[in-house]
Amino acid sequence: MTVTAGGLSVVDTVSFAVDRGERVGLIGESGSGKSLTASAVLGLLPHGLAATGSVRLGERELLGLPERELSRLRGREVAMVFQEPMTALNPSMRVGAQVAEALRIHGTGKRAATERAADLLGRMGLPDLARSYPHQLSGGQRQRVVLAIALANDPALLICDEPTTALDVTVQARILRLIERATSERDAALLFITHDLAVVAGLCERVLVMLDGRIVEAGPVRRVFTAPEHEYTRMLLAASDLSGRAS
Ligand SMILES: Nc1ncnc2c1ncn2[C@@H]1O[C@H](COP(=O)(O)OP(=O)(O)OP(=O)(O)O)[C@@H](O)[C@H]1O
Repeated sequence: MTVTAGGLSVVDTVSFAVDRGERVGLIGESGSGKSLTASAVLGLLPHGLAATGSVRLGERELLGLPERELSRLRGREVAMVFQEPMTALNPSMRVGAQVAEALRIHGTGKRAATERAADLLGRMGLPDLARSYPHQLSGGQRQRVVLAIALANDPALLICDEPTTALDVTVQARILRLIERATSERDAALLFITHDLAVVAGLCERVLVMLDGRIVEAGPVRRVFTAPEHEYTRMLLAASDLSGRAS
């Protein structure tokens, strides 16, 4: 897949697959094209950018699907969690109702949606907060609500774009454990975008390294982090907390 802006490639001939049950990290410096790659998968590119090539979910080609069909897939078969939970939540709606709404949009009846929303929030460690509004919650609690919404319809693919960057390390660790458990319970594929190599080391089996819109290295996390082949990966490792362990 390639993403162009005004005729120039900002993501250039990127090719990768994420299998069911597999957790793949996408790393690279700011501006390397990680977020645009994720947005292109979901058909959510900003105005003025276009994706060409192919994005397949199972057997289905997603590039070129009409918006109506894409919005049916989003949240049901592919779900995304972004860095800032407040932008994903409705500030004037109770969080339980927001989780229930994610289910109702995709056809779950009202009573079942309410029950399932309570169950999902319970699994996220938020059993008593269904009637809260987003502003009454901490950042970590909000991100867990967003995760409950993303997981509500048991998506086959979960894409997380820096979901824990704004959170302190303890809260981050808790959310990463929830993501790990939720995706493995569902046998879902995970594409996890981050600039934090330690997070990838703890969560992912495979890693893709992006530089200037291209994937310059890909492979099992253990191999890439202990015997990097590309100069840029070596540089990322040297600049990370992992450098001591990887050398
Ligand atoms: N709307 C846009 N129009 C034109 N170019 C864009 C647009 N959005 C992003 N770009 C360019 O595409 C490149 C990749 O951006 P992208 O946001 O995917 O990077 P990233 O690796 O996710 O960075 P970050 O970690 O900061 O989110 C950047 O060079 C950016 O300048």
